[in-house]
Amino acid sequence: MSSKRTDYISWDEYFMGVAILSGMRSKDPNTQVGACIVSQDNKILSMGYNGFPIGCSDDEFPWDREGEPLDSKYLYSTHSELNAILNYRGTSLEGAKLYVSLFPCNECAKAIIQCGIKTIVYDEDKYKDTPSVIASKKMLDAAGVRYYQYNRSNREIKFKV
Ligand SMILES: Nc1nc(=O)n([C@H]2C[C@H](O)[C@@H](COP(=O)(O)O)O2)cc1CO
Ligand SMILES: [Zn+2]
Repeated sequence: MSSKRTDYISWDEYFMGVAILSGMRSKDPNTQVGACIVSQDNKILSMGYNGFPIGCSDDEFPWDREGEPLDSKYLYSTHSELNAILNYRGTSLEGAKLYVSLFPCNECAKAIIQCGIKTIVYDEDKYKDTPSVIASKKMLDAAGVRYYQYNRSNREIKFKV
């Protein structure tokens, strides 16, 4: 009798993998972020990545990080977390978990709190010293949203498409 495979990926590897794969759709030349929202019983509810809103051409709007505000990306790009929330087609995200490849900013934290997401699993936290992320953590703490860093397994996940 054969026994079950033991080297299958964990839930966290699965959902962070989906988040990272989603981020690979981003056209941002500097930072690609992906997000995956999951129900309490581990069903994928939504996904998103950072990019410009529908109708705002990736080829016409600017991807620059510096320069005049109107000529750089920050006023236009929608963060992966917000896109994942907005892409959701169901009725409620109450109690859901968010997997995201970069810690959410203060603006996304507001949306995360307000839509009822209760847990965040993040990978990188490269902007942790910025006011945006400090404010984000302040609000998440006050609202009782739990967050923890993804424990990288160092497993190499390869697949052909
Ligand atoms: N949590 C986040 N989710 C995101 O989707 N983003 C997006 C916005 C920009 O498109 C890009 C950050 O660009 P840069 O400042 O690293 O060149 O990542 C940024 C953050 C950071 O808070
Ligand atoms: Zn954000």
